[in-house]
Amino acid sequence: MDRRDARHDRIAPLDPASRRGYDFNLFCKRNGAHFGGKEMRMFIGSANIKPIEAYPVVAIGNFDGLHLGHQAILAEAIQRAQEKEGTSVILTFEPHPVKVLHPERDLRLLSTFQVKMRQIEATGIDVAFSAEFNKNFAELSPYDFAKTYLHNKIGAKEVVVGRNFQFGKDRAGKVEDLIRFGKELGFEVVVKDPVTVDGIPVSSTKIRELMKEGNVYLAARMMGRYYTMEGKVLPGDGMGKKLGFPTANFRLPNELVPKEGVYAVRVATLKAEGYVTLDGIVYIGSRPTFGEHENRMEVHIFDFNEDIYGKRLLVTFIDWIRGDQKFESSEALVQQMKKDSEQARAVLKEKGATPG
Ligand SMILES: Cc1cc2nc3c(=O)[nH]c(=O)nc-3n(C[C@H](O)[C@H](O)[C@H](O)COP(=O)(O)O)c2cc1C
Ligand SMILES: Nc1ncnc2c1ncn2[C@@H]1O[C@H](COP(=O)(O)OP(=O)(O)OP(=O)(O)O)[C@@H](O)[C@H]1O
Repeated sequence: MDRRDARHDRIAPLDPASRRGYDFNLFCKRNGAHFGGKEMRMFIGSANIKPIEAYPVVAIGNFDGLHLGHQAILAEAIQRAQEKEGTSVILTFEPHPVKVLHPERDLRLLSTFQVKMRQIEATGIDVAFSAEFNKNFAELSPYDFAKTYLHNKIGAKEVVVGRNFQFGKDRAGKVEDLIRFGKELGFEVVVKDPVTVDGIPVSSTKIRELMKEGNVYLAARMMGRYYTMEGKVLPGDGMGKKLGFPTANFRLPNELVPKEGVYAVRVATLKAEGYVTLDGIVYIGSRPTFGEHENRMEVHIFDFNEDIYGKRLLVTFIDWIRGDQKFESSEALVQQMKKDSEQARAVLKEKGATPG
């Protein structure tokens, strides 16, 4: 029997149908985004956080976007657990603390909870605990968080965090405090230096800002994978076809949507022969040239002429082309779309399957 299954119940397996979102996520750097043979055990809710017997090495955080900094923390936890024949564990929070403490900020995350868990699973982590983040949880002092969650509930032997890690009420706890509590409670604290890209410290907040500025490429370099959005193709007004640029239209999701504008993209779709990836261009905006509309996303796939209404597509954002504009005429818009397409083809030729 698998030694892990002998020790733990798998009380919250993910619905296999929900895997679709993650299977689609083709471009994860760490291990190619293919599921390994082994499944992560996931426990949702604070009441389901239980002691791990075999030397738990715990990484803590929100892990939104599972960027290179997070990946370094998880890799360290996995390596340390393996050295001790132990268990690599993540402790995350749901909903995201900002959604509970500052709902007025209307935080848009880089992924759904399901996709985040699939990304974490793909790194090879053994166990994921998700604590319910509510106002009571937010009131825990740094010491009480460490004692209750890390020591009493999980029985942590090592805790891996970044140097900027903050925890407990008002994020008052710092790494030095965690080290002190660890000495008392019996766990070692491993502190990782910040991962940077072009000298900029990588963080979920920074990546979300870059996406809002349209800088999807730098955001991708910080995540180690391109940003993706998945959706079902809806009917449009049929005008795209008349303009010579047929587009697949999507409703915008609750997660983060990159800045309005035009992007070079790769589009994955499931065909009888498996997933195929096609080159294309995306427009996100309100189509000001044609009056007032809600924002939506439209994808034009190059050299492609199939009926894909109702199909699910995964759109992978490679790079920025230009911002949303209002044109004087549809002819002027078409001229610009031709230029956009040339530029996008050139970008896609140059940029590979993983952001370099
Ligand atoms: C590459 C590309 C760039 C676009 N850029 C703009 C733009 O800057 N301004 C705008 O009003 N509409 C823009 N559009 C949207 C078109 O107006 C839209 O595709 C057209 O209205 C067809 O809509 P339909 O799919 O509902 O038929 C763009 C579309 C594409 C494919
Ligand atoms: N660039 C980084 N290098 C190393 N560790 C990091 C980096 N960014 C975050 N971490 C660590 O990863 C863990 C999870 O952090 P968390 O999800 O809160 O990350 P974050 O990216 O800093 O998020 P936010 O920007 O929302 O504060 C923490 O231990 C944190 O210190």
